[in-house]
Formats: sequence, C-alpha cells, structure tokens
Amino acid sequence: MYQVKAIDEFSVNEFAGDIFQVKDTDTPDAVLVRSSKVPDELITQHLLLVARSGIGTNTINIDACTQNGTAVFNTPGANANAVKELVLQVLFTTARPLQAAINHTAGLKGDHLQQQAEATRYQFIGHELYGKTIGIIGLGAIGQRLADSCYHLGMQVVGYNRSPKNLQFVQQLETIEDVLAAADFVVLLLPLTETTEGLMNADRFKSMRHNAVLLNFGRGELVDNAAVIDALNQGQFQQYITDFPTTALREQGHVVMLPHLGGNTVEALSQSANLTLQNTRDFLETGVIRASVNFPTADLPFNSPHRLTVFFKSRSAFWNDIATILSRHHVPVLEMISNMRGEHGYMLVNIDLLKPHLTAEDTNRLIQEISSIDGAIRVRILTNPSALSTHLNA
Ligand SMILES: NC(=O)C1=CN([C@@H]2O[C@H](COP(=O)(O)OP(=O)(O)OC[C@H]3O[C@@H](n4cnc5c(N)ncnc54)[C@H](O)[C@@H]3O)[C@@H](O)[C@H]2O)C=CC1
Ligand SMILES: O=C(O)C(=O)COP(=O)(O)O
Repeated sequence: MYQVKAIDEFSVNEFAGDIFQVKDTDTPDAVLVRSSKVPDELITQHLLLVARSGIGTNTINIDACTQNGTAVFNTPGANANAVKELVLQVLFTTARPLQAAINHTAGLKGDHLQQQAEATRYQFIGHELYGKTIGIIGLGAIGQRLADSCYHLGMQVVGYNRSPKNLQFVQQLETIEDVLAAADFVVLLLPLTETTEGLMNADRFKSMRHNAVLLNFGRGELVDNAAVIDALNQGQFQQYITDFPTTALREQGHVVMLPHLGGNTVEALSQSANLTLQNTRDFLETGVIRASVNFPTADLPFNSPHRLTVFFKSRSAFWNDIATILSRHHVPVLEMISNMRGEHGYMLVNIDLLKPHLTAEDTNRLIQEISSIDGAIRVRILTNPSALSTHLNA
C-alpha cells in the first residue's frame, strides 16, 4: 500500500480505496499539496509523484523532482472559472462603490429611509465597465475565460501572451507595454517563473494610464512591491488590487489585498481535489500520465498482467538495452508506448512476468538491472489491478 502525505487538507479516504493511505511520514510515495511549499527533504527515492491541487507549481522544486524521477501533476483549468468570477466581482466593485453604499444605508437612522438614501446617493456614483478597456496579461485557462466574459459585457479586450493564441474576443498586442498603455484595468494571470518574477517593475508602471487599476491574481512576486508603492504615491496609476497580501503592502494607500481567494469556491476545490486524486491513483496503479508538469504524456490500456514503467534521460539505443534485458529474462513484451518531453522520456511496457514465472526476487533483480542502464532514472513494475488480470493470471 502506498504512503501518501497530504501537506494541505484533503479528504481522500473514500477515494483511496485499498491502494494508498494518508500518513504523516518523511518518506512518502506521493505528496498531495495546494499552495504550500513542498520541502525538498521530501524528494527522496521513495517519492513517485507530487500532485498539486490547483495550477501554480512555483512552490515545488520541479527540477529536483525531474532528476529524481518524480512526476509532478497539477489540475489545469479546474479552478479557472472560480478565478474568472472573482476577477469580475472585483471589477464590478471597483467600478461602483457597493460596499460603502451598503454600509451607508445600514447606518441611516430614523424614518423615511428611502428619502434619506436618495438624498445622499450622489456620494456613490460609480462607473460602468461597458466601453472600458481591460488588458489581460497571460491568456491561459483563466485569461481566456475572462476575455470572453469582458467582451460580452461590452468591454474592449486587449491582451498579451508569451506565445500568441488564436482567440476570438481578444485583440492581442505586440508587447506588455502596449497593453499597459491601452488599458483601464490590467489583470495579471501569469504563472510565477524565472521570466515572470518582477515583470511589473518601475519602468513598466510608467507605461500605465493614470486612472488605471492593476489587478494581480497570478502571484505576488510578479510585481515589484517597492516599485508599486512608489508608482501609486507618484500617481502613475490609481489602484493595486492583489490576491497575495504582504506586510509591505499593508496600510499603503490605494492598495486592496485579498487572502488568496481566487480558486476558493466549493466547486473549484472539489474539482481540483478530484482531479488530483484521480491523477494520483492512476499513476500509482497504472503509471499513466495524462497531464503532468514534467513528464511526457503516456497512456496505454493496461491489458497485460504486468507493466514496466521507465522514466529516463534520452539517449540512443536506450530501448535496445531494455529489450536485451527483458529478452535475457524471457519476459515477453506485449505492447509499449514511449514519449519524450525535452531531454526526458517515459515508457509504458506491457509485459507478462507469469509466462517465465518470475519470483519476487527475480522481479527485483530485473528492476535493478534496468535501473542500472545508463540514462534510467526511475523504474517500476506494476501488477494489473483489474479483474482482467485475474482472468489473465488464471
Ligand atoms: N489567485 C488564485 O487563487 C489563482 C491563481 N492562479 C495563478 O494564475 C496563473 C494562470 O493560471 P491559468 O490561466 O489556469 O494557467 P494557464 O497555464 O492556463 O495559463 C498561463 C498562461 O500564461 C502564459 N505565459 C507563461 N509565461 C508567460 C510570460 N512570460 N509572458 C506571457 N505569457 C506567459 C502561458 O503561455 C499561458 O497561456 C497560475 O499559474 C497561477 O499562478 C491560478 C489559479 C488560482
Ligand atoms: O491554483 C492556483 O495556482 C492557486 O493559486 C490556487 O491555490 P490554492 O489551492 O487555492 O491555494
């Protein structure tokens, strides 16, 4: 039974069945996590996978995982609608001072509330989003959904993505500066990477419109916080709204902070958690990879009694070396698939260890031999969990 460590809260017991149990161990086979940091110490030879419930993987040492042969998963799109709706909510409340108006109305005293309210409502005149320009930086799952919604609200939608996309409702501009110069609202929806860290800096703030509002739902580190405070103090733009609070930003004028709320809906949390558990279960049981951050995709029906899985650093004749070892042990190869991602590869090989009747000891020797091939990083042999295997074994 696999040992799974849940760094953040997950309710997994029902789903886990008999293949894994949640345990607070220092040497887990799998780690489940939301936004918390995955300590490097957990990346041991035991660690087969890290499953991120959510999108951002900046708190996981992906390079160390890859070198260790640890697959990293996230849940693309699972919380995109939740973030989109929150950005829309913030846009609406930015345009019209709803909370202040509600508080004011609740505080009115005496009779004739409607007359009192109407006599004072001039304090809460807002703006309309219709006709305003929104600039979306990062046109992925969230950015695209937001673009569609804003277009249908009658906004002008401009955007920027590292690699331009084929999108109907966004005018994609050449540079980030072009977006900043055009937009009343600038929304950051980028991952945190070496390239995007500090992307919004003093120079870029100079390109923004004086009345503009910057909304950051990507990651706090996309924005240089010292520069944002200076820029707001100098009136270079109007307001900074961020989902990533920091002490430096607290009590600064024109800054609104949310407690990392983007994906925090019942629906998004449950979709993300389900996908995380599905990825975990599938990989542990069958070795398949449908969407990983660092492994290539590899899916193959598990219709053999056993399966060899190998994650490796690519080199010529790698498969020949494996085939030679399997043949020496008289293990028949029934079907296989191998895919590449950058300089790494991953293969699923359906085999039958019953035909040569390998003992557990033989199987371990087989794993060791394949593991010692130049380039091999992680080798596993799985037993088919399905009824078909029982049938095949009979
Ligand atoms: N506030 C919150 O609770 C949440 C925040 N997020 C953040 O939002 C980010 C985006 O989420 P999704 O849209 O679901 O991810 P996604 O992976 O679908 O989209 C990211 C987009 O950014 C683009 N991109 C990457 N680097 C870029 C660069 N240097 N310049 C321009 N474009 C670049 C990619 O090409 C892609 O289109 C996540 O990585 C995460 O950091 C995601 C979900 C919830
Ligand atoms: O999916 C993401 O990248 C998010 O930022 C959401 O993170 P969370 O799982 O809400 O801590």
